[in-house]
Amino acid sequence: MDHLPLAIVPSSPEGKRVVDAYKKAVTTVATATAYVMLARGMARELLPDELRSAIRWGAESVRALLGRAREKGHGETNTIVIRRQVEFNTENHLFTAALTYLGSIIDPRTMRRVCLARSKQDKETDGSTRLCMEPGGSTTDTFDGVVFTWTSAGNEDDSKSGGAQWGPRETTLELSFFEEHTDTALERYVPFVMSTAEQLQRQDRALKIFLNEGGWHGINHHHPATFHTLAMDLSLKQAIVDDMDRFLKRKEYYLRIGKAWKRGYLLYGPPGTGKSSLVAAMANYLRFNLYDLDLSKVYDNSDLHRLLIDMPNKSILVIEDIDCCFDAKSREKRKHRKTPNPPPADDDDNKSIASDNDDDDEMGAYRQHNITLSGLLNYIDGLWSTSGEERIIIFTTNYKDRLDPALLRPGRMDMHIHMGYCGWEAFQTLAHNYFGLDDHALFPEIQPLLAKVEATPAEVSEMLLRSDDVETAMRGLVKFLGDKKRGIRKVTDIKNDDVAEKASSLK
Ligand SMILES: Nc1ncnc2c1ncn2[C@@H]1O[C@H](COP(=O)(O)OP(=O)(O)OP(=O)(O)O)[C@@H](O)[C@H]1O
Repeated sequence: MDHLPLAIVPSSPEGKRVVDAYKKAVTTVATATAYVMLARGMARELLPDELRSAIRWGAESVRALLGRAREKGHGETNTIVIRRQVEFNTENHLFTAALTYLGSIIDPRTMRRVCLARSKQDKETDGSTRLCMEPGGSTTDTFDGVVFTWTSAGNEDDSKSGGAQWGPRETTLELSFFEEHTDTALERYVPFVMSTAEQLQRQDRALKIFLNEGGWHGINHHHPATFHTLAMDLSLKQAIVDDMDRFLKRKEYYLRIGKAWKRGYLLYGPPGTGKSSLVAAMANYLRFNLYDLDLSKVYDNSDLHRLLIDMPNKSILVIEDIDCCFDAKSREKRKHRKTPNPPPADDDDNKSIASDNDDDDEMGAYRQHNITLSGLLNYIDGLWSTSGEERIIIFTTNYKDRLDPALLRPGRMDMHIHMGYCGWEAFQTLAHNYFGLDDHALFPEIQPLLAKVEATPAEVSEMLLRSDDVETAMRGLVKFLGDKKRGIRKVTDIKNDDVAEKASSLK
């Protein structure tokens, strides 16, 4: 008997065809239902509980999404058009930012046609290769669970407009999303695209170091030090990176608590422990330009203010060997000298910069270096801080104990970083960087020696650099550390060794 829910008796050939079609359809539905039942039964038998609940959760999410889409009337799409140029032929900054951002999310494996562009390496950029969309191309991006579609629209013919850096001149970008996500798009997604693009552009930008010679003069800064190459205590290294990351993210926080968005680091430790290398690593990490302030070339406080005010946002002010500039002993000496034009008052915060040469003509020295610590600190804490943002100040010193207490007061330098002698972790970084070594037969000898001997990372690096052969370098280092331990080795001996080696090779 046919499984018909109703007994239908066809009265004509046409009626029979309709009944046959109906029977077939019912059989298909019944077979599909049977398969679903069978699959459910098998799933119950074969799939573990977790997998079944994951599948159920996935199916429910899809159902919920579809339901929400129906409820909210998905289907109405809003589009923001971003043109390359705004009126009066000025470049649209948002367009450039969007192109940079898209370059980082385009996946060439999912697009039939993409365009590849390379910016010119020049004074401003290091030159990099970026992907961009051809006219008609589109890609999607998900932000906070919202799907945004980017489409490149416009004229493929670039020749009329004289070429462009990233794709055809007439191109416009379109950003589409469901209408209920308009607020997310404008208030959160577009700012996110802008800030990500800014970070990417910063990475592409050639770094500079500026020196004060009257005003600031910049040269390209290609110091190779990074947090990867820095040999130091690993937890301290991580703490510095975390601190900088937190600082970068805290614009709103600084605004809310009413503090200027700046951060101060005091780096201290013996010569050759990597203070300058750390400054370079910080600049490379943040992609901030360095402003290396030589106070001996600053005429007076107003000269200092001018230099500071000329520093842009996202920059690092460095004053090296700050103890030499405001050395307590030099101040004491000067206090007891008779000078026709004595330095300003002697409170902690009001000390003139020390002259490098005690025999300097006093008048000349004060004329040249009429800078006060208060001038520097007050300006950094006061006007300078509020006239810009996202700035870092770094002071370095070999002698923290010689620093003026005004510099060490809580709230002045946010983080005091001790760069110490080469410990075991620092050595492991050096051995890995120089030779790709993670272990060696001489490591068990080196570890206890480093714990007893005060060797700077600069000295250890120097020993590792001496030979391309790992065995020779490691044996040299063990000998060097052993000699140091027995007190028969000074830093200068390294240089003398070089001379001796050269002399014997000439014989
Ligand atoms: N912690 C370190 N990690 C890696 N290399 C280091 C480190 N410290 C020193 N070096 C090596 O020694 C050289 C000199 O170090 P650097 O100038 O950074 O030390 P410094 O503490 O700033 O010394 P100074 O106080 O004399 O200015 C660096 O170029 C680098 O090759």
